[in-house]
Amino acid sequence: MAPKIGVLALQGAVAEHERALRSSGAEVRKVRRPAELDDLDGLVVPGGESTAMARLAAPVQLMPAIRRRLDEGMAVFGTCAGLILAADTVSDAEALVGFDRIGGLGVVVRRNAYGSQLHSFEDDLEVTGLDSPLPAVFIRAPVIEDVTSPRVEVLAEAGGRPVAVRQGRILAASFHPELTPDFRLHKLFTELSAQ
Ligand SMILES: NC(=O)CC[C@H](N)C(=O)O
Repeated sequence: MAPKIGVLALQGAVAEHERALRSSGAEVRKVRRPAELDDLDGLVVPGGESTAMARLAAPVQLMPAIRRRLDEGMAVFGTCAGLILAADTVSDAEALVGFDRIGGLGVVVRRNAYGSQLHSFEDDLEVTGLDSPLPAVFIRAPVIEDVTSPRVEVLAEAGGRPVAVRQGRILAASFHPELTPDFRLHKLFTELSAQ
């Protein structure tokens, strides 16, 4: 049976993820409230603006609900802003203070840390588990400054920094895998969700 995968649809790149997941064989739905998480095998937390998503999620307590479902075995794929929401620690968290995030991924991230000249850039990444380089688009991407859990596996690096990681049922990338026509990371996540 096709795994059921949600896309957090508060803000950000939602339709592109839906398309990538559908073409990977998943049954896909948008998620805006906790009850919509109930029977999901996986959830994509898209790129966009982490502060806006955390604020929009607060009135219905969606972030703690996602964390509960993660603890129950739902897989989570955080991309860019979604990585910021999944990280255990955000080193420049001022704009997020007072707002729940998901957490659970043992990394330290810094928002917008690739610097103004490198606001947005593209790279071809060697990714563990993929047999040829993956094109990756970085847009005001967070930097993974540190890995704090031995359970975190670094799947890809750019410029000597991790840019794709996995810890158990959490997959995360600092780039936007939905913006290139190569959907192999979505396929990997669809397979992880089905396990
Ligand atoms: N493309 C993105 O998701 C950018 C992330 C954004 N800079 C943030 O802090 O949330």
